[in-house]
Amino acid sequence: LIFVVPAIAYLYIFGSGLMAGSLIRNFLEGGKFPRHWITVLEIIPAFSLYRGLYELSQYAIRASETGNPGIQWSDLNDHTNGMRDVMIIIIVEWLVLLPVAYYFDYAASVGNSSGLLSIIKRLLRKNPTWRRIAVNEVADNDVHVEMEKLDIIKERETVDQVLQQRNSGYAVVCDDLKKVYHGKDGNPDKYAVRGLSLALPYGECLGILGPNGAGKSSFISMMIGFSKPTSGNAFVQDFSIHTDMENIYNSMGVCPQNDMLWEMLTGREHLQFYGRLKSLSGSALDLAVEESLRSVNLLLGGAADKQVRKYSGGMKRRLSIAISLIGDAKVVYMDEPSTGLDPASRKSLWTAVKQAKQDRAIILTTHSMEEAEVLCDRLCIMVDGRLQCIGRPKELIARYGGYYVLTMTTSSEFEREVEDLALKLLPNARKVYHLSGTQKYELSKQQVRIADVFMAVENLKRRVEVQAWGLADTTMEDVFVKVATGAQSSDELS
Ligand SMILES: Nc1ncnc2c1ncn2[C@@H]1O[C@H](COP(=O)(O)OP(=O)(O)OP(=O)(O)O)[C@@H](O)[C@H]1O
Repeated sequence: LIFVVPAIAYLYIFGSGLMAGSLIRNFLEGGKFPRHWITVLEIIPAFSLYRGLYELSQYAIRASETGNPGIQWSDLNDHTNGMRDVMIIIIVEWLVLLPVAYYFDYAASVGNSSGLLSIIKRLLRKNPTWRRIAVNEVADNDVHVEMEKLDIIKERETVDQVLQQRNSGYAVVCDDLKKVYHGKDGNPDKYAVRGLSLALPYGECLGILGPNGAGKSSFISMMIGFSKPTSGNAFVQDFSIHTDMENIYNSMGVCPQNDMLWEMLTGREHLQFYGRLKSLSGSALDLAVEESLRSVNLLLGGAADKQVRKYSGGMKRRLSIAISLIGDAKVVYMDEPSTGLDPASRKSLWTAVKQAKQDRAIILTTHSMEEAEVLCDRLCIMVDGRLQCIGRPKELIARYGGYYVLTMTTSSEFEREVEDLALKLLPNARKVYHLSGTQKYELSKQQVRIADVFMAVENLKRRVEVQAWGLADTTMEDVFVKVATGAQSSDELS
C-alpha cells in the first residue's frame, strides 16, 4: 500500500495535468466545445488549475504586446475569460478537500480508521481531554477477568489528570496504549501490549520488568516510532507519538536491544555523528563526545578511535548507551542496556546512567533485578502485555514480600526432617522449591522470629548433616517470580 498509493497519486496528477493541457487549450481555441461544459470539466482540479494558468498567460502575452498591465481584479467580471468560475471552483474544492485530506491523514496515522463521527466528536467535545485521541478500541476478544490492582488504578488516575492539562510537566504519558500484531497465514492475532497507562516525570527512571514475550520491546518500539500503536496514544514532552514524532526525535535517546552500529566507523565517529544530529557542533560537540566516551569507559587504550568491528560485545553495548545519552536527550529508552556486560563494565555503566538521570526521564527494560533496584526509582512488572504492578522497589517488596525465605540443602534421606522443621516453625509454611535435597520455604515475617529459626536449625544440625542453609529477606526476584507466575496462572485459568 505504501508504494501503490503514491504511485497511483503520481500517475493521476501527471495524467490529469497532461490531459488538461491538451484538452482545455484545444476546446478554448477551437471555439466549438460548449463553454459551460468546459466549466464542468474544471471541477477536476488539474483542469481548473490549467485553465487559470492559461488565462493568466493569455493576459500576460497581450500585456507584453500592448504595454498594458496583465490581468486585474476587475477582469473577474469578464465572463469570457472564465476566471471567476475557476476561482470559485478552486476555493470550494480547497474548503471541502482539506478536511477530507485531514481525515485520511488522521485515519492513516492512528493505523486504524476510527470513523468520521468520532473525529467530529473529538473536535466538538465541550470540555475535551484535549490530547486523548478517540480511536477504535481493539477488539480485545479474550475473556480475561480484569482485577486491576490499586497501584495500576492510581497510575491510571494520574494519567487522566495529566491529560486534562495542556502543559503537563511530565516527560512521558501513555494513555491506554495497545499493540496487536495481526496474525498471518491463518495464525491468530497477537496482543503484545494490552492497554498501558503510565505517567513519568522528569528525573525518574522507570524500570519495566517482565518475562520473555511480555511486550516490553513492543512498547518501546511504539514509543520510539518504530511501530504504530494499534490504539491509544502516548505523549513525550507533550508531543503525540501519532502526529509529532519529528519533534520527539529531537530530544529522544534510544539504546536498542540489538546494537545498531556501523562496523567501519570508530566509537568517536559514532558519537560525533549522533551529536550533530542532536544539533551539537564545534567545541560543544567535542566536549560532549569526550564526556560520553569517558562516562562509558571507552577512552582507555585508545578504544574510542578503533573501528567498531574490533569492539567486543560489551564495548558495543557501552557505545550504544553513550549514543542514547549524547546531546542532552530528555527522554531516553534503554532496552536491556547491560545485556552481555561483565560485572565491572556493568557497574561503570550504572554509574553513567545514574548520573544521566538527574534531569531526564529514562525508561529501561531489564531482566536483571539487581540493575532494576540500583537504577530505577519506580518499577513495573508486565506480563502478557499488561501491567501487573507499579511502585518503588521497596514498596513492591513490602507489598508482595512480607516473608523470609528459608533455604536448606541436605542429602535426600533427610528431606523429611527439613520439612518437619519448617512446619514446626510455621504450620502454614509454603514450600516454593524442591530439587534433589534443596528445599525453599516461605515463612511469614509476622509469625516467625529469626531467633527461633536459628535455634531450630542448630537443633537439626545435631541430628542431621546440613550441607548448606540460609535465611533471606524477600528479594525483588522473589517478587518478580510471584507476580509473573501469579499473572500467568490467572491468564491460563481465564
Ligand atoms: N513483529 C511481530 N510480529 C508478530 N508478533 C510479534 C512481533 N514482535 C513481537 N511479537 C510478539 O509479541 C509478544 C511480545 O514481544 P516483545 O518482543 O515485545 O516482548 P519482550 O517483553 O520484549 O520480550 P524479551 O524480554 O524476550 O525481549 C511476543 O509474544 C512476540 O512473539
